[in-house]
Amino acid sequence: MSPVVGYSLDQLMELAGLAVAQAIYKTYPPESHPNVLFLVGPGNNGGDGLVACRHLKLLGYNPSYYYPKQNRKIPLFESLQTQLALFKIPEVKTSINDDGFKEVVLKADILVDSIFGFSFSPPIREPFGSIIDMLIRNEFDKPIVSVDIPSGWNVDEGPVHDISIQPSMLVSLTAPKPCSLRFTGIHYLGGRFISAEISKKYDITAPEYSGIDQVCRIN
Ligand SMILES: NC(=O)C1=CN([C@@H]2O[C@H](COP(=O)(O)OP(=O)(O)OC[C@H]3O[C@@H](n4cnc5c(N)ncnc54)[C@H](O)[C@@H]3O)[C@@H](O)[C@H]2O)[C@H](O)CC1
Ligand SMILES: [K+]
Repeated sequence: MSPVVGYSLDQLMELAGLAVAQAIYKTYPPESHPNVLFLVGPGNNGGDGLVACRHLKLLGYNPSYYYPKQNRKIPLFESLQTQLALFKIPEVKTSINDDGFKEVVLKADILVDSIFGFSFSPPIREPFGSIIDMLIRNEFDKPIVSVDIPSGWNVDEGPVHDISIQPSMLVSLTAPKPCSLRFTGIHYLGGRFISAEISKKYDITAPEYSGIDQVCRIN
């Protein structure tokens, strides 16, 4: 997408993460939901989560992040982590398989699923299987916010397995993916960066963003 619309990945990821942060603010404000735990995957969906995590700190939340497979080879990801460290945003070091992880989840008011986006292909490898199982069980009944696609869903078909993550809110990026037709919760679209000409050329239905909003509620 980026060479076509003229943006670098860094730019798109920054706008994606900002949109996710705004959607969270609108639905779960910091006064009622201050503690946000980001579950971060190994690819760009995870990168969107790292950006959103930084923005939430600036918006008055206490975010933290669990990032078990870190991308150390790409400077963008290294920079994102450096920024989180400079903002003193804690990284959760307790493993998903440790008993202590329950405590980490219990303390959170929101769980953000930025594990996989449109490049996921089954079967799920560890530790992401355990993380997704934890989200499916959602033992403490926390709101779950999925970034772009509920992790593990098929991008076209949606929840293909009997048991799948059922987030309370989805923030689709650039355009809703076909699987989002199977989603019935709070649905925002974010990624306000496409010109009218590009929307027309690629047959993307541009939403009516209002004022300075980076997100638009579509359901
Ligand atoms: N172009 C855009 O519109 C933008 C989208 N953004 C976000 O990026 C994701 C898609 O990112 P991508 O890196 O292509 O893929 P994912 O993050 O979905 O996952 C790739 C990552 O996951 C690993 N993986 C895949 N399958 C498995 C599995 N079964 N088990 C374990 N691990 C798996 C794979 O090896 C990779 O490491 C999109 O959804 C948006 O959220 C951009 O941020 C902005 C531009
Ligand atoms: K996701």
